[in-house]
Amino acid sequence: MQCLRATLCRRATRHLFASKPLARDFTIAIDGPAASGKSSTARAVALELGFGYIDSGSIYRCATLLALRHDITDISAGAPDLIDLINKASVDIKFQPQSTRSAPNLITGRLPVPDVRILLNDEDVSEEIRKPDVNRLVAKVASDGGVRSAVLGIQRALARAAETRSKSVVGKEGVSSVPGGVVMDGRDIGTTIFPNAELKIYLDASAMARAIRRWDEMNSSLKRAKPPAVPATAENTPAEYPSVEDIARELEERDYADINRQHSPLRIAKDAIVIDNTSMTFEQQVYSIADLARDRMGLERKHDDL
Ligand SMILES: Nc1ncnc2c1ncn2[C@@H]1O[C@H](COP(=O)(O)OP(=O)(O)O)[C@@H](O)[C@H]1O
Ligand SMILES: Nc1ccn([C@@H]2O[C@H](COP(=O)(O)OP(=O)(O)O)[C@@H](O)[C@H]2O)c(=O)n1
Repeated sequence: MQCLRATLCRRATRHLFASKPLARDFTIAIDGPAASGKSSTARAVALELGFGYIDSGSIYRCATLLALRHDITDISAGAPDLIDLINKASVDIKFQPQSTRSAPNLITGRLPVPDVRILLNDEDVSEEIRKPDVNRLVAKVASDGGVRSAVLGIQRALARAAETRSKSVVGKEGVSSVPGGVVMDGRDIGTTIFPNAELKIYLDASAMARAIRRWDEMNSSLKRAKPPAVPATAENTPAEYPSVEDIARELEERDYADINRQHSPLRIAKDAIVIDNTSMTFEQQVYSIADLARDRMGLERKHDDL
């Protein structure tokens, strides 16, 4: 049903601009290890190109939250009850290009990153799915083949909806030369979910850079919720806050599980462009990916000055 609606909408939009046909759908897959910058980069690239955005990791995080709420923590022998819960659940990823913020921990902090809200059965779980108990269990949940098949259906439906939304915005503004498209980030987007994606990026950074960035990010939000008595630094972390070492260990364990699992392990797709952003600014990585996409869509580059 959803597929039929998407098809009809696409035909209608094409008809509107019959003299200047829309470029074909364009998919950007961004994969990489934990905290390599996939989600923030994907959102900023989607904003830059007027595309939709899907955070595939958030769907696995929602599945993990369902598992925790229903006390299903042993996934080793398959998880039929959890699969049933996922099949019955509704997940919505509300990408909000109009609501942007400058990420406080970025070096220049000038490039806005659109907000994303995650709704599980109509409940906003955006903050809850980033908590430590979800971080600890998510790779285990995502390693189950049955869970992955259940999540796949949600991913494809969300991708179709995001692409259709980005096209209808294009139609309203009458900008017929901009194609509809979607940016999706995760672990297996370029290898399994969209093996024919027009642009595949594998985003990486050193383990230490990733741990410090995630620590910085978590502490910024903890500080907003509960200001510490003494200022938190990497060397002086209040006891209730995770240390950089704790976060480095968690990222390393999750990456190990994601790389070594049987189903859709984290791999560099053979046609992916590898970007190591350890010493790059956020702007450099976003603008270079947006210009790579423009090249492949036959559009003019915008950031040759970088
Ligand atoms: N080039 C960069 N320099 C510094 N910080 C960055 C850079 N790219 C991303 N970040 C920051 O790193 C953190 C992790 O990024 P995120 O997009 O959440 O990663 P992922 O989705 O891969 O887990 C975020 O706080 C983000 O703002
Ligand atoms: N396409 C995907 C996306 C996420 N995942 C799983 O979901 C977990 C959380 O993904 P995420 O993208 O939210 O993680 P971060 O990199 O943001 O920490 C990963 O560690 C993987 O175990 C996956 O298996 N396949």
